[in-house]
Amino acid sequence: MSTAVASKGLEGIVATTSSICWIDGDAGVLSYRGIDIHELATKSTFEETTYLLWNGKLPTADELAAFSKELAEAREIDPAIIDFLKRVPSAATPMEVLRTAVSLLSMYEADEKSTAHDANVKKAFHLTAQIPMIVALFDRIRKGKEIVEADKSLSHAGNFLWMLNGEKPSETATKALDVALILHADHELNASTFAARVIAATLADMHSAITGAIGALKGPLHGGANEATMHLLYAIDAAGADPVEYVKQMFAEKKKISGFGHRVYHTEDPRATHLRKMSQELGTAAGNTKWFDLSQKIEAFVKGEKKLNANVDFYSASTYTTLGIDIDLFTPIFAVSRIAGWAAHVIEQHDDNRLIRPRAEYTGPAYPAPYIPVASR
Ligand SMILES: CC(=O)SCCNC(=O)CCNC(=O)[C@H](O)C(C)(C)COP(=O)(O)OP(=O)(O)OC[C@H]1O[C@@H](n2cnc3c(N)ncnc32)[C@H](O)[C@@H]1OP(=O)(O)O
Ligand SMILES: O=C([O-])CC(=O)C(=O)O
Repeated sequence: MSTAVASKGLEGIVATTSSICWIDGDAGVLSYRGIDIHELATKSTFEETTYLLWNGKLPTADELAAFSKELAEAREIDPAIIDFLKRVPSAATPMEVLRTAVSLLSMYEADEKSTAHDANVKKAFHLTAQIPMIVALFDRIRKGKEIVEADKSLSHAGNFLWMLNGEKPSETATKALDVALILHADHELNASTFAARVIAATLADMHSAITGAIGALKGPLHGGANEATMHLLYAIDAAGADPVEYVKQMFAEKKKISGFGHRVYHTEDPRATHLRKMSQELGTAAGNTKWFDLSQKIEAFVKGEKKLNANVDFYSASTYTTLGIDIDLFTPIFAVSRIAGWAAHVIEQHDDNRLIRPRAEYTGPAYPAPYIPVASR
């Protein structure tokens, strides 16, 4: 019998080496390739941050221009994908559609099976450009609106807003989304990235790994928590409830409060610092701080009562709502950003691969259990 003892949820297990992302959960430090997230959030762009994640260094001006051009040029999508978006059942959610569309994209990718570095980088460009297109195209199709062609002259964040809304985005909205994309781009071995690496480690292709990652991101304990947070804010508002009493009741019923707690951070999630500020600033600029104010009341109570900190998902909910983005696009937008990190991890995994195959602590019937013939059971 196995004598292995499980760490449930793999808590504290160091499962691989990686040079992409470093977190100090006690100090609240997050860095991509060693560069602090506060520096990146205030000084970088999504394009530059993606270059950093994929190449391990900041680009020169020429390298950044070439990289941004290649990413913009990759804003192409086969008409078969648009056909698919038009045919999905009306109840389909954007996250389900995105997961399936990314799987479908593999059939239109020339080097689909290759796990070679250069082929992976090419696929990373394609997926990073195509994921926001799919999210925006599907949203317009489901609303019966004309689809909007990609504008290759716009930034990554700007083009997404353009394709989503069909009007040139404001500088404020583009900047806010760009910062949100930087903040969500990577986070070491979070559940969806780990899922991607497990799939990649079988030497399956990048599209399989990213399809699996999107499935993992969807859950409310992970990326789905941004949507669950907004549902909570709406529920409190619709009930006209006192947020403290509402959350107190949730605690009494042993319910989890979405947007709080983290497996790794035991202090403020450094991304929440920026999202809190963005939520307030965007709300103030829009003349409506209702969602920010409500969020703050909940945060103060949850922190005071349970010592739980807001995570990246908590203030992204009010930030996206203030930007006029529909609730069921929040988690797809997480994927729009996290594809940068997922791709970096798949490339790193394929470049130095070993199958990922842990063990389980066995808790079933003692071996050898008798086999009783069916007639005697
Ligand atoms: C991008 C991201 O993925 S960030 C995380 C997004 N997820 C969420 O916001 C969902 C809400 N949060 C949670 O469910 C958890 O905090 C997780 C899943 C993020 C981390 O979970 P774990 O490290 O497994 O911690 P676990 O769930 O075991 O919680 C430890 C204790 O804190 C409590 N706790 C943790 N988070 C919360 C929460 N949000 N609300 C209420 N209680 C909580 C648990 O009930 C548990 O209490 P107990 O020891 O009395 O049973
Ligand atoms: O790291 C985690 O467990 C979850 C998280 O914050 C992320 O994926 O951004």
